[in-house]
Amino acid sequence: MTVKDILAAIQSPDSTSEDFAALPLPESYRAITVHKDETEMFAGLATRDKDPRKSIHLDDVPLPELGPGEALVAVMASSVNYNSVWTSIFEPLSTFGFLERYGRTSELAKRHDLPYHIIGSDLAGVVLRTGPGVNSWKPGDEVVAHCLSVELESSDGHNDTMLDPEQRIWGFETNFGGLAEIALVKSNQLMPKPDHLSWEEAAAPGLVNSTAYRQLVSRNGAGMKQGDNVLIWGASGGLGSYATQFALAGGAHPICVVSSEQKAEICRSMGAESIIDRSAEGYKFWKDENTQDPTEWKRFGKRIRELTGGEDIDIVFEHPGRETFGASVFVTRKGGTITTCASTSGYMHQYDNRYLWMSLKRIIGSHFANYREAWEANRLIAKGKIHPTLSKVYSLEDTGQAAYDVHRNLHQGKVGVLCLAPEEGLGVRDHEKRTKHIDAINRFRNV
Ligand SMILES: C/C=C/C(=O)SCCNC(=O)CCNC(=O)[C@H](O)C(C)(C)COP(=O)(O)OP(=O)(O)OC[C@H]1O[C@@H](n2cnc3c(N)ncnc32)[C@H](O)[C@@H]1OP(=O)(O)O
Ligand SMILES: NC(=O)C1=CN([C@@H]2O[C@H](COP(=O)(O)OP(=O)(O)OC[C@H]3O[C@@H](n4cnc5c(N)ncnc54)[C@H](OP(=O)(O)O)[C@@H]3O)[C@@H](O)[C@H]2O)C=CC1
Repeated sequence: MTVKDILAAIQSPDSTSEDFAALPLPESYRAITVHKDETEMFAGLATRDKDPRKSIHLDDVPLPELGPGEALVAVMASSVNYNSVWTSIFEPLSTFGFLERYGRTSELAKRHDLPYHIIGSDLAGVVLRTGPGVNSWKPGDEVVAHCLSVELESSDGHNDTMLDPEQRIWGFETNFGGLAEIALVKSNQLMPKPDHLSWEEAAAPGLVNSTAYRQLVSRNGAGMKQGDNVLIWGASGGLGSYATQFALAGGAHPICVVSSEQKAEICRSMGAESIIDRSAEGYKFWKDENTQDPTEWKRFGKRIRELTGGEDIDIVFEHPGRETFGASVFVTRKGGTITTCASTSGYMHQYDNRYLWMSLKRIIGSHFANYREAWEANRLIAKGKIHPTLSKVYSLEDTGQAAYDVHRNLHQGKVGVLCLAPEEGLGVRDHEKRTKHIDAINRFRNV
């Protein structure tokens, strides 16, 4: 039995759940990995010069044992997230430390502590097997998977599963991720695949869409409301392309920051009107490595006021981190919110705290999403209210190049990867719904 037989079953219109359940599973499969013995390979290099094409491998790996509450999924497509870039450049930490720590927690978790890390935190595919105790999903179900892995043995996670002490990001802090032909997930990561999308389109939004939903819309994040002025950094990027859509769909006013006219045009095509091209306008928030320039914060704030008719920002959607955080805190209105989920340009932030406390602003830390938030975000995709922002699709063999593109900010929106799917465009079930939304679905393609 090989993965080819699995693909044949997926492509056959007559396959039943029983057929999938009866399919023998292969002993091994192809997966994108990084290697534990290479964690020092970029030592001494600047972040920018660490090349994912050198550290990312395509290996044949053994199929992991299936445990209680888990599912093995045949992965048709996946996508590149920035967390896979972090893994591939071994920053800020090697992810093997996460796997070792997880491995110490239980006999079953030991499976994850391996000399290779199968990465990837998105997938669209078909359930092959479910473990004991799984009743909601069965072999043959067409699914996407969100990336929250929790144990929920402690009381801490039972109001909001992101607060579970054993909360991990699948394919980053756990093994057996989605950039592979088969993935191992917990069954409470599974959600229905939106039926009007192809495999690669369905695999693209998951991680960033759920994160943007919690960070911006959910009461656990900024709780955005109609009319809010929302400053969105990287508004055509992975997170930003969903934040922009949430702002527009929710009656807010996105102020989109991008770094080129091409990206500005993408934001306009989504319906945004207020756009700041940070390259063209040349903001320099730092005079040197240690000193910020408040006159530049003011110039930026003045530009925002021009776009809002004199208003300041209600919510900042932050993720660039060190480079922008001082400006983000400054331009927020009295009582407004800065919500942050990352620090791409550096995690040691510096801002003028007087502007925070005197103006009663709040900084909210946000990380991925709980199952319910991920479900609600996926539901909006399934209903055609929010659309995938897939720009380019790579083969599994070329994942290193795909990660390189994201690392060097050469991409738009999301970058997809075909795993078992032999070509793009497969897996669409509801053609009528697709036709209705086809322009929006293709908005980011090949720009
Ligand atoms: C969905 C997609 C998401 C993304 O893309 S996010 C972007 C990518 N992710 C990242 O860049 C994050 C990567 N992760 C990290 O950098 C690290 O993961 C953290 C810095 C978040 C945490 O590091 P850790 O090593 O887990 O924690 P510690 O706090 O540095 O060290 C743990 C030791 O510190 C002790 N400790 C913790 N809190 C306290 C306290 N309040 N007072 C005293 N000690 C404390 C612990 O007990 C333990 O100790 P003992 O080492 O001896 O076991
Ligand atoms: N905590 C969580 O749950 C999550 C965290 N993340 C993290 O968020 C970050 C962004 O992820 P994602 O959106 O997918 O990545 P992308 O690279 O797809 O998009 C980020 C965008 O931010 C902009 N940007 C990058 N650097 C700077 C800078 N120095 N100043 C201003 N803008 C900048 C760029 O847009 P432009 O050049 O047009 O301005 C870029 O396209 C990553 O660090 C990632 O690890 C992501 C998802 C979930």
